[in-house]
Amino acid sequence: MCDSSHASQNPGTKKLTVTEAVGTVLAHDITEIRPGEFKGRAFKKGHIIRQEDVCHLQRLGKEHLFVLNIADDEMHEDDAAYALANALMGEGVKIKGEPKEGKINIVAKADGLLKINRDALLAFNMLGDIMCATLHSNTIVKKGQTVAGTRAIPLIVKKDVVQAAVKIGEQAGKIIQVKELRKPKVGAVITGNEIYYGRVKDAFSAVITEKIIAIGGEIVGTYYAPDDEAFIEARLRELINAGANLLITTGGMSVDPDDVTRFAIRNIGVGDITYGSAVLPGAMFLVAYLGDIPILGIPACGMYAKTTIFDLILPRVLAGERIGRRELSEIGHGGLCMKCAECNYPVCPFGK
Ligand SMILES: Nc1nc2c(c(=O)[nH]1)N[C@H]1C(S)=C(S)[C@@H](COP(=O)(O)OP(=O)(O)OC[C@H]3O[C@@H](n4cnc5c(N)ncnc54)[C@H](O)[C@@H]3O)O[C@H]1N2
Ligand code: MOO
Repeated sequence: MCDSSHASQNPGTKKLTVTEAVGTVLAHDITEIRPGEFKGRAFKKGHIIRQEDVCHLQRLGKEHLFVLNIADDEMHEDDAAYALANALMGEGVKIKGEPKEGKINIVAKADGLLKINRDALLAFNMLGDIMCATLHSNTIVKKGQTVAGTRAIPLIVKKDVVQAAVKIGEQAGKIIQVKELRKPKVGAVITGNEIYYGRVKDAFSAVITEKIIAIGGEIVGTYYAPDDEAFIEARLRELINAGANLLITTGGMSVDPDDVTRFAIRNIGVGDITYGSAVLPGAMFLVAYLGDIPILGIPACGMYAKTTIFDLILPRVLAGERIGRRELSEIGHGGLCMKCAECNYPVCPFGK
């Protein structure tokens, strides 16, 4: 029998040669990789080693195996994986399957917006001996999509590390959530003298309609307006009366004397109004709230650029987040679009 001096590297286990291990219980999953063909679990934790397994194990490069020897203050990686996942999960996510090779996946229960408490995730990972990797916060995810994976790093982990992770999750009010997006009833006002008087054909309303339909909403009305504060304000009020619970304006957001859209929005009596975002395209974006009704003022970049601040903020608004100066500033880091020839958003760093 081999000695047990490995204990400092893998506490809670005992090392045997593969032939000595016949009849004992395997302490962890064993992975097999055949390039281009297979990557997965060849032997499952808990498997009782048989004589006929010896050659297969040796083909996987195993001369020795660990069998379990867990102390009272320790946990096996699979038990840790469940505890860690439960510490991380808030609303809208669930565990998928059982731990494989010590790792467990967390998936979205339904379509929605992924929210990660990044400070809490950092504190969790700073504990060492455990880890969690997630998709970026504010990514739109589909039902069943994997949003995070978590595991203990060693095969046997100290219970107090796992308990500290559970505490971080509790204090943070959970770390990973998928929020449902409400289906908005949108009222749109397309501004610009050139559009209203027919000098230029409108290209904005089609963009807005497509993006709202794609996210599950509907357009309750679209008005055209010249660059006239009172006219724009009156159309916004009519759209609210028609049942709109999200208002969108387009154009008239920059520095010309005719750019009056934001004054019309101000005049309607909004409580919160934030003009300007740390995103390109989208610096001249505006978010305001009339009670609970969000108003998004989209500058003309929202018409010609495939992906803009509008795409970053719309899902967050629909997830019930209140958007203000902080939210429009935080996205400055990563807020510069790379303008790729083929846009693959959201699979890109924009807004992350
Ligand atoms: N000197 C500066 N110029 C610009 C600034 C600036 O800060 N200083 N900001 C730039 C930014 S950023 C943006 S974005 C654009 C546009 O902002 P606006 O929202 O004010 O856009 P408009 O002036 O209304 O229109 C610009 C352009 O787009 C055409 N347009 C607008 N709406 C429609 C529509 N529905 N269909 C078709 N075409 C539309 C409009 O005719 C103009 O050609 O300003 C930068 N400039
Ligand atoms: O609001 Mo402008 O991009 O910065 O398009």
